[in-house]
Amino acid sequence: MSFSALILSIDRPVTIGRHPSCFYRVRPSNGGVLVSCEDFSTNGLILNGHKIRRTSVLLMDGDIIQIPHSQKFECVHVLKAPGHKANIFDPTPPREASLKTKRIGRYLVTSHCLGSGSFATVHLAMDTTAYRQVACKTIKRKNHDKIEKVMKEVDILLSLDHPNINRVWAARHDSSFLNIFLELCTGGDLFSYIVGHKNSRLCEGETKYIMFQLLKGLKYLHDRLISHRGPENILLHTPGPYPRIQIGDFGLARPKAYQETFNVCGTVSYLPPEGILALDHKHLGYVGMPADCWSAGVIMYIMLASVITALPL
Ligand SMILES: Nc1ncnc2c1ncn2[C@@H]1O[C@H](COP(=O)(O)OP(=O)(O)OP(=O)(O)O)[C@@H](O)[C@H]1O
Repeated sequence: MSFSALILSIDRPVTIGRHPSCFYRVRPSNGGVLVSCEDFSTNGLILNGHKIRRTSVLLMDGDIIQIPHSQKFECVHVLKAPGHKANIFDPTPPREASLKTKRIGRYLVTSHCLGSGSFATVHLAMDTTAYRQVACKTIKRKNHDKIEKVMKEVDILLSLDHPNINRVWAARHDSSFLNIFLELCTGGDLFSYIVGHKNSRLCEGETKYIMFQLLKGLKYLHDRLISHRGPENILLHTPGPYPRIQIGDFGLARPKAYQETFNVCGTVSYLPPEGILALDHKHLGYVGMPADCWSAGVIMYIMLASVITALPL
């Protein structure tokens, strides 16, 4: 089998093949660029020797992708600065540094960082048994944390199964870190998606579609008496217009969500009035489930009115 050259400069989605596979450039929240490939074909694609079908994967430098019984491509990511390689006689820009990996049980965690937040760093990983890409969220353990309590909360998340909730596949811990293996979302986050649109806002149709999914995800949680308390953490399961969304980051989620809490958390811009009041008045509490619904309303406003005007940055 010979290698063919397919040079994609992905400024907009590119489709190849008769039963296509679609390549997208995704801008993750931590900057940089991800190349996402979604398979719509009847026969699937072969990624590094393993079949993928009707799914979306992230393509890393050095990955080998093959159309079954046909062409084979090596993915070469070049670091291209603006103006670089304007014509073919310019020097070839350098290749991306190759990935390092670390094995944690059945998972191979790569050095490719998908994003980070205040508590965690998320890396691309591979489940070597199910042969699927996953996201590995690594949280540094505190000195005197009660791992049994943390794992009890992780167990609740492990039992959740809904198309609009970011699935937790497994959790492993050692004396320094807690690693949570999550369903991989290949489309980046909702806010980068909104900002990528003209005037940083979405049309009513797309907003409705996303809100429907968000409310379905929240209803699923609330039916189990779990409040999320940060539903603005929304990931795109796959890239492209009218995306499937998933609620992610359950770090602040709380069981028994009908009870009042005095511990205010979450991003202030999304808090309901009673949550804001509770910030300054320690004796006042608020309830997680209605707070989630208020936050969902703020998200709808942001999608329609633009992130830039809706939130003081
Ligand atoms: N399942 C996933 N698939 C792909 N990328 C992900 C996934 N989960 C998280 N990320 C990326 O990692 C980033 C950080 O993850 P997350 O928000 O869960 O971390 P955190 O430290 O808990 O954040 P916060 O500061 O909001 O508490 C996200 O913004 C997103 O870009």
